[in-house]
Amino acid sequence: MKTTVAVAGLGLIGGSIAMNVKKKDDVKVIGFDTDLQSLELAYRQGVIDEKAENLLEVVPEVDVLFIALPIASTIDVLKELDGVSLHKKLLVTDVSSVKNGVMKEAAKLTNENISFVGGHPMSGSHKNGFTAAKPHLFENAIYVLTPGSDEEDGVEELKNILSETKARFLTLSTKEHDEMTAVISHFPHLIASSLVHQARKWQQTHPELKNLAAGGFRDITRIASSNPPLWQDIFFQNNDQLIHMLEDWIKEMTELKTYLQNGHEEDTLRYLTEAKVYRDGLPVKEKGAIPAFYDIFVDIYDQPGAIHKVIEILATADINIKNIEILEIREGITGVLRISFPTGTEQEDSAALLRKKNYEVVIEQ
Ligand SMILES: NC(=O)c1ccc[n+]([C@@H]2O[C@H](COP(=O)([O-])OP(=O)(O)OC[C@H]3O[C@@H](n4cnc5c(N)ncnc54)[C@H](O)[C@@H]3O)[C@@H](O)[C@H]2O)c1
Ligand SMILES: O=C(O)C(=O)C[C@]1(C(=O)O)C=C[C@@H](O)C=C1
Repeated sequence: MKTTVAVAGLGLIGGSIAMNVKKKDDVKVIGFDTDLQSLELAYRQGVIDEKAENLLEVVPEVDVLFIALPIASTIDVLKELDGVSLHKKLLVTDVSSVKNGVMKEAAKLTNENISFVGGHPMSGSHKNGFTAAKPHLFENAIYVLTPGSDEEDGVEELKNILSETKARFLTLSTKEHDEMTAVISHFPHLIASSLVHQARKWQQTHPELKNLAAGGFRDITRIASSNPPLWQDIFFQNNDQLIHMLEDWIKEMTELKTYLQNGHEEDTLRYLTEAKVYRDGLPVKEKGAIPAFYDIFVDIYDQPGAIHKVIEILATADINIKNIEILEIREGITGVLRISFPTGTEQEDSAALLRKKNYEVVIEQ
């Protein structure tokens, strides 16, 4: 018998989930989104089998419901679901970046046919909407599950329905999840936005500033380009943790300020060294803090066809490229191509091939 899966919210995360669920045999996917363009696009691309006009009307025929909406809307849907008359079991899950408010609402569910397992794939993008969705978004990424009590069956069912994502599941308590994501996701976002604000202010007195913003500034502030309403929602859902972290951060910055004011060079070196050691020790070959690809860096000249030549060499050797990024290309000056491969063998073979053709290549270790 077919399993019927509904996905509410066909944006970056919901769209990517639907693409993976659709790959499974014997699954029917129903999509719901208030943005009718996204709904239509998902249907035309065959990512969903049916379009729902009203989520609550289709829920009685659904076995598994993914709520991939902004967190506040996820909580609203949970409230509404409780009152729906169901004649079979319904497994409900979400993808919210903060779990506290959602899990509190889920604990209030009285509908005996509903079981709830919280979920949060630790992979995303600064882009949003269905057009940013991609099937390999969760490959090798951690997918956190925060089940309520007695939800072992729900956890297994969810892992099975998500098997095509190739994500790595990790069960955490709500508190553990919200504390850790505050540290490695929410607070860094706050800092990235504040750095951009600082640059924006200095731009008024230094009009050339934006032209100086090179790799470092771009790397550390990429996430500040994410969808602001999504992050407003995340900040207020994880409000207590963020305030706590901000207080700690201010204390630490005050200490750093005294190092600089009082010429504490050794303390400053220790501070920087300890950060480097920890950062260098973060997992690199799995999706997580740092993307899971095997990268090479190739020097190129800013001339028409320069990128094409490099790609052609690799394509002729039938080498599979995962991603290409142009770093720091400025008019008339050497730029760098970052090319990512799915395996270390392809990384090494590509470097050897390009070096034979006299390209300067650095292999990222
Ligand atoms: N963006 C990320 O990197 C990321 C990563 C992991 C988890 N999440 C979580 O995923 C959830 C969705 O984020 P996203 O990045 O996919 O956002 P998104 O904006 O790409 O997608 C949200 C979708 O929901 C639709 N929508 C909004 N309100 C609706 C409503 N009331 N009813 C029906 N449809 C509605 C929108 O039209 C949109 O298509 C959020 O809870 C977020 O915390 C995001
Ligand atoms: O890669 C990005 O752009 C992200 O911000 C993804 C990211 C993160 O790593 O902080 C953002 C929010 C999510 O809840 C999970 C993942």
